[in-house]
Order: sequence, then C-alpha cells, then structure tokens
Amino acid sequence: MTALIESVETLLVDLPTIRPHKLSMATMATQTLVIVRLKCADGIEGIGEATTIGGLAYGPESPESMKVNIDTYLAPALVGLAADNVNLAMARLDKLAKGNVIAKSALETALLDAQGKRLGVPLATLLGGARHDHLPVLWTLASGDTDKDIEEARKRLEQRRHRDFKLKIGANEVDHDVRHVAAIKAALGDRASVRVDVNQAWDEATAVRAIAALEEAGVDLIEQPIPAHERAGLARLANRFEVTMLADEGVQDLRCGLALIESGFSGAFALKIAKSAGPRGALRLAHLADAGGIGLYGGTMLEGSIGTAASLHAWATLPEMAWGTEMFGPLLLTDDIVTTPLRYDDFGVALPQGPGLGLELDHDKLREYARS
Ligand SMILES: O=C(O)C[C@H]1C=CC(=O)O1
Ligand SMILES: [Mn+2]
Repeated sequence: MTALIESVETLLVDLPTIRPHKLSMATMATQTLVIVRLKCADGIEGIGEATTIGGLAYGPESPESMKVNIDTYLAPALVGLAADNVNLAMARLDKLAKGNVIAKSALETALLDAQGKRLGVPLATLLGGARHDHLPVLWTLASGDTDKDIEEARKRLEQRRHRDFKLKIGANEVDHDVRHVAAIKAALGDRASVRVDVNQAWDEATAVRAIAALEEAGVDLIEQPIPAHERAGLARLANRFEVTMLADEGVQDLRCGLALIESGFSGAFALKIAKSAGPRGALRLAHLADAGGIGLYGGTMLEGSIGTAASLHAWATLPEMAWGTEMFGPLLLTDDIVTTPLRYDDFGVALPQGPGLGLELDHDKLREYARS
C-alpha cells in the first residue's frame, strides 16, 4: 500500500565555520542550514537540506525565507500525497511555486531519502546506480591572507586530503588579487591545481586583463569572472583564452545552460543540486552539458553533510567529471548534525553507503545548534 506524506518540519541550524570564509560578496563565520524532516505514514522519515551563502548576498533565497516558504506553501502541498512518487510530488511544487529552487532541492532530497530507506537502497541507486564510490574533492582557500592560505594548502596536501585548490577572489583590487593567486600557485607548483572563483565581481574589460595574468601564473580554471546574465561575454572569454571558464551563477537551470551553449560557450558547468531544484534537475543539466560538449564540475553551496551527501549520490551516477568536485562543505564547519560524518581521505570523499542518503540525524547535535 502506498504510504502518504504526513508532515514536513523545518529547522534553522547555525553551525560556526572553522575560520572566516571570505567571498567576493560576503565573509562567513557561520553557515545556516535549513534542515527538512519529511515524515511518512509508514514511519519512514526522509531528510533534506536547503543551504545558501551569506543570507541574501548570494541569491534570492535566504535561510529564513526558505523556512517560511516551505512551512507556508510547499509543505502543506506535499502532505497527503503519495510519498513514493517523487515525480508527481515535485510537479505539484513546480505548479504551486515559481523559483524557490533551493527549498525545492531540500524537499526532493527528503523524498528521495525516504524512498531509498523504504526500498532499502542508496539514493544513487534510485538515480540509476553509482559508477563511483569515491569522488575527488578540492578545498577552497579563502582566509583572505596569502601566507595563511599557503600554509593551509601545504597542510591539506601533506594530509592527502586535497590537491586541487579554489581561491575566492574579486573582493579586492584586481592587481592585489592577481599577486595573491600567483604567490600561492608559485608556492605550490605542480603539486596542486589552482583555480579561482570571482563570483561575478569583474566587468568584461577587467576580466580580460586579469585572466591574461592568471593564465600566465598557471591557474587552471576561472569560475564566473563576470555577472551571471552576461552569457555572450562569458562565451567571448572562453574563446579568447586557453584557460577554461567555469559557469556557476550563470548556469542556474536548463534554459541558462542551453542559452550558454547556443551563444558558443565552451568550458565547464558547475552543477549544484541547489540551483537545479534537486539532484534530478542537476543530472538533467549534466546531460545537456554532455550534449553541448561542456565539461562538468560538482559544485557546492557550502552545504553540511546532508546536502553534500545528496549531491554526491547524484555525481556518483555520472561518468568521471572533467573538473572533479568541491564537496568539502562539512569540513568547513566546526561540528556536524549527523551521527556518522562523511569520510574524507585520499584527496576525496567516500560515497556514503546504506539506504537513502546513508546518514542519520544526531538529535542531540540538532537540538544544540537549532535556532529557537
Ligand atoms: O562556488 C561558489 O560560488 C560558492 C562556494 C563554493 C565553494 C566556496 O568556497 O564557495
Ligand atoms: Mn562559484
């Protein structure tokens, strides 16, 4: 007999970061996770996570708005629906609410987690099956201090935890940023791949000047150098330089992806379950990228373990991604709200095994960090 969805609970969970995380649009000292608990009539609970960066600095959904929108609109529309039909449940949400992609991603994750637990199979199996059980993971250097970043990178290399590093730039004057990146690349040499994420901070003329210098310094990947809506500009930069351009904020959904491909963009797409309203949408974008000759990268919104595991289950179903993943979110946080944290080793992370996400909530930790 089909189990119905009985209730959906949301919690705001504030977890401190291990150090300030400086991006072009915000400096983070805490990450706020919106945790979703979806309970079904057969006693099964699915969990999901909706997480963004810097309140409203990164995009139109904030943790607080996601909680209100789920509680007021999305959760009531799910209650009473068949818990085992993710297609119908998500179609209902899409009809009811425009946008709200991060909130929808948390709900889709919770539905998939519940269904995996119900059938006794990992979430990746519901998505067609895992091709990998270990995925490469880079680390973001974003302390804001060149020497500290070099020290951090050397430590991660020695620990065999990461060998690819992404530097967050764009908050400072361009020449300062270029010197910062070049010094880090010079200190690490061929032992590491160094990439940058500008988070839309430059105009095209500035990007041309800066990318030429970054290419010279040995940077491997330039992420979202100019504003998201400037698709033709990103295509021009991709064609002008040898170093690969990575579209992140500029590729939100399938239509953006198609528009970028049609404008002649060659490079890579950052997939994020949060941008695509869930793991299934992120995989649809991956398939579009494949058709357009675009490379793939497994992106994060700096989620905790739940959002990170949901992403890993999706990325594990794809052929090897050209640019690996950045699924390090849990490592940036001082604590966790699941009983068995993800296992990071050998320059990557293990895909959690077990039904659904393969994670259990730690109820004491949840109480400790949940906003009252
Ligand atoms: O890529 C982004 O824009 C957001 C995020 C991912 C890694 C990180 O440090 O920030
Ligand atoms: Mn980015």
